[in-house]
Amino acid sequence: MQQIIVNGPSKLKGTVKIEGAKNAALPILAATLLASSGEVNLTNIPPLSDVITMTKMLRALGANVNFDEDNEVLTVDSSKGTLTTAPEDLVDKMRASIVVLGPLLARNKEAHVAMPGGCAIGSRPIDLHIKGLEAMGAEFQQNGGFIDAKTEGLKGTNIYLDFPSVGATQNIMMAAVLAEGETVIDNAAREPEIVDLANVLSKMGSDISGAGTNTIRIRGVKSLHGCEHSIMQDRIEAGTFMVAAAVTNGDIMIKDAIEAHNRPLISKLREMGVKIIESDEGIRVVGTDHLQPVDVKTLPHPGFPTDMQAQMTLVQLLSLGTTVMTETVFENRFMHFPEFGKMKADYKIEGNSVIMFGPAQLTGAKVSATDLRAAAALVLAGIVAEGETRVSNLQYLDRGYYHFTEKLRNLGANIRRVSIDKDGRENLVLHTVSSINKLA
Ligand SMILES: CC(=O)N[C@H]1[C@@H](OP(=O)(O)OP(=O)(O)OC[C@H]2O[C@@H](n3ccc(=O)[nH]c3=O)[C@H](O)[C@@H]2O)O[C@H](CO)[C@@H](O)[C@@H]1O
Ligand SMILES: C=C(OP(=O)(O)O)C(=O)O
Repeated sequence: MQQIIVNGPSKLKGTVKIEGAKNAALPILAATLLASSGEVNLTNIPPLSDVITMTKMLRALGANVNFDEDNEVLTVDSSKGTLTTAPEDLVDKMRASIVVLGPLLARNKEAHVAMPGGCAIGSRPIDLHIKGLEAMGAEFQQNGGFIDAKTEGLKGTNIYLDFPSVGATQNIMMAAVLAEGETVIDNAAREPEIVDLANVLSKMGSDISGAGTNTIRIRGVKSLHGCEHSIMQDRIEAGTFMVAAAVTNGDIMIKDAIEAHNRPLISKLREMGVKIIESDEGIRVVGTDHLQPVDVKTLPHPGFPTDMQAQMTLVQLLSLGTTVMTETVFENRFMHFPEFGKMKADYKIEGNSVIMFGPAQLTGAKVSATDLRAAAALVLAGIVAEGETRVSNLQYLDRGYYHFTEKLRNLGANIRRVSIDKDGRENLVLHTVSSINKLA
């Protein structure tokens, strides 16, 4: 078992470098299955456990995947064709693997993908993915734990999404690029990761416009080819370090952070009295010891991101008054609260809102991560809290944060990651993930 041990409180100061975005890398890796000639060469790939699961998925589907460690380039070659069945054990490990459905169907006219289960943060159905693909001429059957999809040929059409689902938008985009005629997705997701995917698909030869707005138009082409692309920076990792500065009254320069990707967070932090200074180097975040209370509601982009909700609730808890966080995207994303409670946070959950009575005087405790962003929020809470905090269930953290402990230690946190053997002895863990190739 591994744990992160933090002794707080400390003020974080210094510069931090952000990795490529998990949520851009995963659909872009799925998109590589669409190239029937050439290689897709990707840089700025984050070495995260989810990315490793996706590279395993690509290999299981017949793609040739290589990582050049010297130049940090991940190459995917699907030119020899792909298989059509996405293995259950990999889909089970990671919900995001559902985004191979669109590319497989477009490339092979059939796809068999294990039904992704719900996960801790919500039931996460895929009805919108299926409705969109059905409108394009795909037929679906549920067979045991698998969804079997086939088509005589996908045809472009007008699709209105009841909700701007990120995954459904991505699956429909990747199906539409090889479909006959034009597909128009209305009420499409507008997240920056959708734009990054559209950029890659365009470089591969697709005809796409409107990504980043709520109407995306795609004219199908006959075939796609390889390309080169650098994955966009992880706005959620950047946002997490902005919160790290805010909650520790610290001063952190987040190198190359993109203001336009984090506007809702920046605006809320400014309202709370945190200084945010943009420069050519990146975004500098300077905390305050008088955090003003603000209420926050999560929404699809360009609203406040649900993936920053757990971290933001820590800032709210530390503010000088009562605040409310309302979660509208996922139905079960307050699981970190009982853990904050162990650290003496005072709160009350009412439906999809949590009311927080600040300012919290957090004290160290043994806590357990319940999902990816909860894991990050609990580690940051440990840095703020008086005394020792131990965070377990780190497999969630490793899905989305690379070298989190090391980065926080470099900023001045008293933090270490240990592996605890059966006799209770602690051994320092220096690197969580070192190379995509070693683990793939
Ligand atoms: C790998 C990746 O990029 N993950 C992100 C992606 O997840 P993901 O693509 O799964 O998120 P969606 O936007 O699809 O889901 C948002 C909401 O819509 C619901 N829904 C979705 C599809 C569907 O067919 N039916 C349906 O009801 C979901 O249950 C959820 O309540 O966007 C989420 C919302 O910004 C982020 O939190 C995730 O980090
Ligand atoms: C919920 C998240 O990711 P996923 O959709 O991969 O579970 C996240 O990145 O916070």
